Amino acid sequence: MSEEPVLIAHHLRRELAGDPPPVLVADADLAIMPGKFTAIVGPSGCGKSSLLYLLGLIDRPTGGQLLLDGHDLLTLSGDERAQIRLEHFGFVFQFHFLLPEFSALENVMLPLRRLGRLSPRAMKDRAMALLGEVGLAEKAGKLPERLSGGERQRVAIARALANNPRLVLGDEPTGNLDSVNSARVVDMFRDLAHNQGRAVVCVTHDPAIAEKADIRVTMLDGRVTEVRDQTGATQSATSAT
Ligand SMILES: Nc1ncnc2c1ncn2[C@@H]1O[C@H](COP(=O)(O)OP(=O)(O)OP(=O)(O)O)[C@@H](O)[C@H]1O
Repeated sequence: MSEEPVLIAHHLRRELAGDPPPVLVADADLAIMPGKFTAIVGPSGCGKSSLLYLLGLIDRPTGGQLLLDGHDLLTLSGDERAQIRLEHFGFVFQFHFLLPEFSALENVMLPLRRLGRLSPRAMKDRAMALLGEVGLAEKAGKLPERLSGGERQRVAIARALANNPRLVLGDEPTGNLDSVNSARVVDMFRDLAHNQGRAVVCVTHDPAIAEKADIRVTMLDGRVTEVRDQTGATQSATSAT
């Protein structure tokens, strides 16, 4: 498995307008590794989600660089960024954001339709296979309202994986789940990293997630204050303003 980072943040910064400008993320340096499960932790309001949205091209930084395979993503147009997001990133949020009028299967097929690389038959087969992987093949025809909270989140994970993304980003993905479903989702995320070689990054308040992560990124007041791997070794976390 490659040991090169898939995504590198270099002095990534997000300020809002103001005088002085409020700083949501202060010059974050991070290397996101394939095959690793990374947790971003820290107190409420410290900038975890803001950093994740920058890493996932959902928000635009006001400074710094973001490199995917060495290519700077911040010079790209909005359309190019959207295409990269669709191809390389899968997102799982605290709320599932499934479309209520579509079945589980149709929800998982949506990103496949948007990318438009497979035949209708192949899209359906892929979506069914993904629902099978998350243990929901028999619920493929059900609307989200007919599923439990844990099942909906598993459909959201299947949807996030539809286009076979190299990066899977989660923002409090277990925030609405009980402990059993939460543990199941954490195990899935670990599997995505360890057995499928994806780079998995999760913002979390949940100690069970943080404990199971290979790499723990700690933030405070918009800064990355520590990057610690499972062995306890710390990487440098420069975040000088
Ligand atoms: N668009 C915005 N406009 C103004 N303030 C914002 C905006 N986005 C985030 N903030 C503020 O920036 C800070 C960081 O927010 P962020 O959601 O990144 O923190 P967080 O660590 O993920 O918090 P939590 O754990 O509570 O979800 C917070 O004080 C938040 O209120």
